[in-house]
Amino acid sequence: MSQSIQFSTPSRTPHLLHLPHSRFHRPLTSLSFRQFPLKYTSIRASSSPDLGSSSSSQVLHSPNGTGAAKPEERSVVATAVSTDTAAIDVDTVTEAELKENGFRSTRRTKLICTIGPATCGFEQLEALAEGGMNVARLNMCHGTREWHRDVIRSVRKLNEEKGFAVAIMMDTEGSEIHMGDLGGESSAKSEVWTFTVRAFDSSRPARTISVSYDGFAEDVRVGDELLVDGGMVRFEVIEKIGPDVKCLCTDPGLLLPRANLTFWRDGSLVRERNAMLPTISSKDWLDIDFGIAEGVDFIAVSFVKDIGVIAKIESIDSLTNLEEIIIASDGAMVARGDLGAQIPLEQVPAAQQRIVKVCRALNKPVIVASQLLESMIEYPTPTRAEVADVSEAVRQRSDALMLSGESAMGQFPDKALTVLRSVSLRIERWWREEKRYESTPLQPIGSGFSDRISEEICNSAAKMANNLGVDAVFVYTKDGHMASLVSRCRPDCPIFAFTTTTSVRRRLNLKWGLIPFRLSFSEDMESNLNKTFSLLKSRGMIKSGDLVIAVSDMLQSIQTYFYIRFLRQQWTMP
Ligand SMILES: Nc1ncnc2c1ncn2[C@@H]1O[C@H](COP(=O)(O)OP(=O)(O)OP(=O)(O)O)[C@@H](O)[C@H]1O
Ligand SMILES: CC(=O)C(=O)O
Ligand SMILES: [K+]
Ligand SMILES: [Mg+2]
Repeated sequence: MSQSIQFSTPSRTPHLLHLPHSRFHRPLTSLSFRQFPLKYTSIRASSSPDLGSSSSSQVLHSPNGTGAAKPEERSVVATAVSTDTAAIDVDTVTEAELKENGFRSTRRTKLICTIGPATCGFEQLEALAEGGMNVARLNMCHGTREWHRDVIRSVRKLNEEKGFAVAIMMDTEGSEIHMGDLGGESSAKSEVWTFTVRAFDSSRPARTISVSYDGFAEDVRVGDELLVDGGMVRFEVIEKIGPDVKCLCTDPGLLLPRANLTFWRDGSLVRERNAMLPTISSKDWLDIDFGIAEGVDFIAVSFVKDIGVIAKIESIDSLTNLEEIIIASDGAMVARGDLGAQIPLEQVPAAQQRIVKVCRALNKPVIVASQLLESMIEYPTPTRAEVADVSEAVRQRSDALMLSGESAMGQFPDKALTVLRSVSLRIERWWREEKRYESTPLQPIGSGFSDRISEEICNSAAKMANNLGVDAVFVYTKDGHMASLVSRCRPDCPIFAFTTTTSVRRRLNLKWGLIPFRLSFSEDMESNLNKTFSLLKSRGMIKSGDLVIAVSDMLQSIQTYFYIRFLRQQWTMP
């Protein structure tokens, strides 16, 4: 999370994550418990007498608050209180939720929507943002770059004009073997189709399917099973004639455009099949350049084998190198669609659980993706089994859940998002009510001493928050790392993450439990806290008597000086 996306040259060398403050020397550490019964008289004086009306009439975003990430913003560090001291940027939806239901009710699990023809219009995007979309995903397998550019710009506009902080994730196509676009044809049982590496322009012969991988006809053997889209349609190889492979349809069905193809022999995936394909294709590199130029927040690398930014775990090889891949990435996606085509389906749940655990241990955000609410592509209500699947991903404390076809091309994108939202909220609440805190200790992850101190402080802050039943943990963070460390502990209360840049604020949207705010602040924690309380209180987002623990990694002038404060606000409403 703390690493920015930096792709300049095609390189497949694994790079280790350098956490920004590991360069600092041994930090001074402060862990203090203090109570502030009636200290903040100035806050009381500055807050509005009429909480309700003042909060609704507040300006929700400053001109620079929620806009597109300009390159220079990426390195902005708060040094002193800047000119827009009165501004605090928070998602309009979160703000409404906080006001209505209080801290405890906020949703911890983040939601990602794949944008497609069903949701690419400005109003449709706005409806998704209103419905709780934290990240918009663009799948470069589909659509033109112009189409994607329009969506990116619409999301940026939405953020600027309506006060959202929706992050954008570009998902690369990757080097899978896929078929061409047959314009929605189906195969009937026992039909014979020709799979070929020959290219066709307009005159494709009947029952012919072009295949994207040149080595295909050589590698395949008579008797192999050929699965389209992980088994939605199934063929058996019956004859090879030069570049053409004749196949008999054994399970009939719809041949979706660019559906992925896998080959099975004696009950196992034929792994050599795509071993020769590069993880990042030349098209992917061009798409990545495009994504960087457009300022996307995340790049999800498909079919990762060794390196990634958001590494999509969907190849059988990635499971063998899981820890290494996750260490070298900024996050991971359990891409169950293709994963389920590469390993037996009954192994997918265990793989999911393992990936979620490893990500949590290594402090990388993890997304559970694909078919969460597949039936909602066509129907307005999910199956009970789908609800149970979503619940399980929430119960595993994954950072984010993702909609694919449900939001890209389904008939009920908003309803699907509502189901994710309400199931997440319910399961999270159930978890808290049952007090099912994980008792497993988190292993240390940082290599330097200051990293270890940050971790210990965050672990302690989360533990204190649970034991004392505090209302929120406040994290003041420059690059988001400290906030991610608190999130990793999955505390019982929400985490307010204050950061100075809009790009970090958007990226924090992917981490479990973080409510990202953009705020200018200084190295003086006392004044930061005063300012934050004043702003939040005047907006009606906190109230007298709320208990807050604050941690910070902002104080760089005295090395990395971490800070825990236990505040008790006992203001009376003026
Ligand atoms: N930008 C788009 N334009 C048109 N259709 C899209 C777009 N994005 C997604 N879709 C449709 O939604 C379906 C589900 O989306 P998803 O992102 O899961 O893609 P996929 O092709 O199934 O595979 P993968 O996620 O492995 O890349 C796609 O098969 C496609 O039909
Ligand atoms: C999301 C994705 O790529 C998959 O499930 O295959
Ligand atoms: K993809
Ligand atoms: Mg995939």
